[in-house]
Order: sequence, then C-alpha cells, then structure tokens
Amino acid sequence: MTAPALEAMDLCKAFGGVRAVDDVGVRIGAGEIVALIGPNGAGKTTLFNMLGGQLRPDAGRITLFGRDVTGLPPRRLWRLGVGRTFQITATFTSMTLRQNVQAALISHHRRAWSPWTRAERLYREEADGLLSLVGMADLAERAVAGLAYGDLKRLDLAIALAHDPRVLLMDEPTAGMAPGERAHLMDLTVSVSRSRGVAVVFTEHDMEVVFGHAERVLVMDRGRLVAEGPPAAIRADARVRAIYLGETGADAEAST
Ligand SMILES: Nc1ncnc2c1ncn2[C@@H]1O[C@H](COP(=O)(O)OP(=O)(O)OP(=O)(O)O)[C@@H](O)[C@H]1O
Repeated sequence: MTAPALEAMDLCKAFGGVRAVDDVGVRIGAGEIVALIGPNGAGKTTLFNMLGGQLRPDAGRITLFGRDVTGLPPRRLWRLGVGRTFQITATFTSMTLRQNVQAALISHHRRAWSPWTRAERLYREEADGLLSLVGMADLAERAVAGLAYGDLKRLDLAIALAHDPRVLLMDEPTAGMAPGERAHLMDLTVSVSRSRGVAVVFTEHDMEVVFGHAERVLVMDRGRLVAEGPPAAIRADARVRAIYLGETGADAEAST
C-alpha cells in the first residue's frame, strides 16, 4: 500500500486546561481534496497549525509520504512539499503580479537576488504559466496594490503553487469573499489539484463550498474528530447536524 500524502496519528495539543486537539488521527491521500469543518473552537486551526509546522504537537506523529516530519518548522515542511495559503494574503503590494510569483519561484529554487542577476528575467515564463493557471495572465504587469480581494486570493494560490507543493493547506480560503467568487476560487483549486496531483486540505465555514468541492469531509468538535466521510454522508449524519444545530442553529440552517 502506498503511504498517504499526509498522515497524523494520535495528535494532541492543549493550551492550559483546554484540550484543543485531543487524540486526533487523519490520513490524506495523494491528490485528495479534504475539508476540515467544525463549530467555533472545535480545534481546526490548532490541528492545521500542527500539520503546517506552526505548532509543535504535545504528543502524536505526523508523516509526509511516510517520512516522519513531526515538529519540523514551517520552512522545512515547505521545502518537503507542504504549502499553505493564509486568510491574509502575503504579497508585495508595490510589485507586479508577475514579480510576486517570480519572487516565490526564486525563493523556491534558492536563487539569491544579486545586482548581477536580471531578476525580472528569472522564471518569467514559469511565473506567467502559474498566473495563467489561476486565470490571471492578463494581469501579469499590474501592481498588486488595489487588486480586488478575490484576485488577491487567486494570486496567493499561484504563489503557493510556485513552491510546487504536494500537499496544500488552505486556511478558510474563501473567507471574506462574495459567494460567486468563493465557488470560482474553489473550482480553480479543484482543477489545479487534479492537474498537478496536489492534495488539498482546507478549513471552511461555508457549507456550500464544503459540500460542493471536498471529496471527503472531516468533522471536529471539542478537540475530537467526530465524523469523516464523503460530503453526502456527512450532510446526512445526525451527529454532525446536532453539533451544528446545537451550537449555532441559525448559521446551520442558513448554510446547509
Ligand atoms: N494560543 C492559544 N492559547 C490558548 N487557547 C487556545 C489557543 N489557540 C486555541 N486555543 C483554544 O483551543 C480551542 C480550539 O481552538 P481553535 O482555534 O483550534 O478552534 P477552531 O475550530 O479553529 O475555531 P474557529 O472556527 O473559531 O477558528 C479553543 O477553545 C481555543 O480557545
């Protein structure tokens, strides 16, 4: 059997007396698209931060394609193929879109900037290829400043892809976007995942995005993994419905 892209076993993390993640195990297959959901405070961000290396687990193990990566810092994980997009995009606003992607490619290939390097020529075609992948080829020469929020998110995706990830962690990728833009970004994410074989794990509050785009859904509540399965099964799961209705009835009604 081939090793999963990313696997977490018996992960635990506590803050004071709060067991934010309590003995959680997850397996993400190569190229799989998985949503991580749960009510506020369920432990999603804490689990995510352990998978991305921002937080060291108190106990448990994390492997990447079978290799033990437990406790490695984000930069090391990133070199090994774990990419991440953030709720707040990290771009250089005075530079053009192409230059932002070029900077990511230069960093990925460990090329140093120097006065003798014509930086604007480096990885130009690759940068344009990535911009075209996210549907932004025509904006390559534009400065990032003033870009619409949905476009920033697409740029963020292109920047994450510049590091050629095998696993991409997306923390609430559609937060702050209009509903139409959300579907667009996630359609794009799914097509990129399929074309490049990248596994995607995303946290999300918008159930339409979750059920419309994930191949499998993991549900957390109070630090535990309480359900997992294909979207249709999770949607029909009485326990999952109770968790959402019990916590924020109005939100669950509105979003399911
Ligand atoms: N740095 C921290 N210090 C103390 N407590 C924390 C810290 N981070 C998280 N917690 C607590 O751990 C629990 C899980 O929080 P976490 O942010 O992982 O949940 P979440 O599912 O991501 O919630 P949300 O959907 O609101 O972002 C909560 O009770 C939270 O208050």
